[in-house]
Amino acid sequence: MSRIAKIYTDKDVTLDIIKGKKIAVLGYGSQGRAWALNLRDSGLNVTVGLERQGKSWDQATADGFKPEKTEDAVKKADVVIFLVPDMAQRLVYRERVQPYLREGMDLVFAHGFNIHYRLIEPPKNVDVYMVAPKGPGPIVRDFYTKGGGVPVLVAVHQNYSGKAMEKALAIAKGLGGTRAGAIETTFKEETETDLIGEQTILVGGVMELMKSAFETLVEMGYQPEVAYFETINELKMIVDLIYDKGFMGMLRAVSDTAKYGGFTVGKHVINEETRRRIREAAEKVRSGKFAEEWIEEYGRGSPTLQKGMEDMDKSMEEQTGRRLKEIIERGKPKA
Ligand SMILES: NC(=O)C1=CN([C@@H]2O[C@H](COP(=O)(O)OP(=O)(O)OC[C@H]3O[C@@H](n4cnc5c(N)ncnc54)[C@H](O)[C@@H]3O)[C@@H](O)[C@H]2O)C=CC1
Ligand SMILES: CC(=O)[C@](C)(O)C(=O)O
Ligand SMILES: [Mg+2]
Ligand SMILES: [Mg+2]
Repeated sequence: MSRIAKIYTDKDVTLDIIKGKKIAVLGYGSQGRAWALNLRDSGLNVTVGLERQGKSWDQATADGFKPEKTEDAVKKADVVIFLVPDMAQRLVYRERVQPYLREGMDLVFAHGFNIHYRLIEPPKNVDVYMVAPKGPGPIVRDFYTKGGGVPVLVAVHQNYSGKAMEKALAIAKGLGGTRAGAIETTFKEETETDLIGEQTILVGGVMELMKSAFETLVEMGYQPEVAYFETINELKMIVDLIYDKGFMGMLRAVSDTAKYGGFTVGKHVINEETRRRIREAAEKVRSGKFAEEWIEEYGRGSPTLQKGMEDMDKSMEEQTGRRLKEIIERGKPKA
């Protein structure tokens, strides 16, 4: 089933194809800020397009951009990059982009949701491609300024010019992505794997696992501070070891007691039932049912999302974390 992925690095890619073009970054949030700054620092011609004055507008101005109204940025642009929230992209496209589309323009996405689930259906005479960073926006910026880059996925949905992949790779390079590597994929594969990943592990899985362990320890009468360091704070160190040296590197760094307990108890806690549920979540993404549900939730003003944010803000783990912030900050390696 599996095939070897095509991976591009800096030496395979030139910025030339995108150098003279006017790039409009729509949105200045998590990814928008990182993209606008990295692309500008890579010598590309970037304007920021926003709906209205406000926090993003002020931030972009503070970073040395002259933000424009979305449609003004789009009218002048050769390349339009969608970095507003997934659920906002359809309306921004319909009202601020579609009316000003010209033959040969490029529509660029950081996640395939709107194209894959057909919320946006561009005309045939534009290029549609994706550069999807495999990391949060602030990290995309941080790695770039320190000479590195977050790996990216690249994909082409529509290749009117015949050069869409070259342009996707050029943007990937401007972002710093090809300093690590750009993996070729499809909109379908990126969209589905990204959603499955964030739900089952990166955001959903990790958060619930940490909360379950933390709350259990506290229920059993252990001090919240001790529980916090054990079940939340230390996870970063374990994950950093896996990130740097793989599972074997992590295992070599922990005690034999931890290895034995980990091998035996891990499989007991995360069991066949958990795998079955990961599969169930993945199938729900693949069938489009999750997308349908999320669009419906958004249509009702995202009450579940908002409640999740409020509950987490008030949670004991979050309050304990805030109480320990000073200690954690003091302990961080300097420089
Ligand atoms: N957050 C991340 O690290 C990652 C995000 N992506 C993708 O990047 C894209 C942007 O996501 P984020 O950076 O998380 O977005 P965000 O939520 O940080 O975007 C906020 C920006 O969009 C503007 N905005 C908010 N609501 C709007 C609306 N209704 N209409 C117009 N503009 C609006 C805000 O003013 C702000 O400038 C999405 O496609 C997302 O899936 C991909 C990889 C990682
Ligand atoms: C940061 C990232 O890659 C996510 C989790 O997929 C997202 O923010 O959508
Ligand atoms: Mg992702
Ligand atoms: Mg995502």
